Amino acid sequence: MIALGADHGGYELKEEIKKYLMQKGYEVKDFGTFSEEPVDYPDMAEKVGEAIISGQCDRGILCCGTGIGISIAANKIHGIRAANCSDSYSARMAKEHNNANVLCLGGRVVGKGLAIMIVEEWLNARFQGERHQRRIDKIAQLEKKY
Ligand SMILES: O=C[C@H](O)[C@H](O)[C@H](O)COP(=O)(O)O
Repeated sequence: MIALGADHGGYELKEEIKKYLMQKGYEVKDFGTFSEEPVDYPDMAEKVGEAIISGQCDRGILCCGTGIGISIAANKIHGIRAANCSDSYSARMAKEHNNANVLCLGGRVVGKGLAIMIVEEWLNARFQGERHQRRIDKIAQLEKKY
């Protein structure tokens, strides 16, 4: 199950991504927002992060205007590794090397076509483990320490 969330700056892109994912047969849970009415992106980052940490969803996609604010907010939740990507290479690496469980996109940065390519790349990539797992373990240690 893929958790989706966006603020007003990412709403339109989130809707496009949702449509694409549903067409492809993915199960999605949409945590809003559901209009272009201004909202605060940390609220959706929290809902999506909580859904992943609780096991309700196994990964998530978050959109705001730039992808920056919502990724910063999501990364405050222990266990969330959110990657803000504007290109497909980074999206693949975010999974292969960083095992990112949340992909962030900027609705005011990337167009629909590129965004879908980025989403596909991230969904189809596989975490490569080994040395990358050691580094992710160190990230988890940082969460415990600070
Ligand atoms: O990082 C933050 C996001 O890009 C927000 O979507 C953005 O700051 C919202 O800006 P505004 O309230 O001016 O629409």
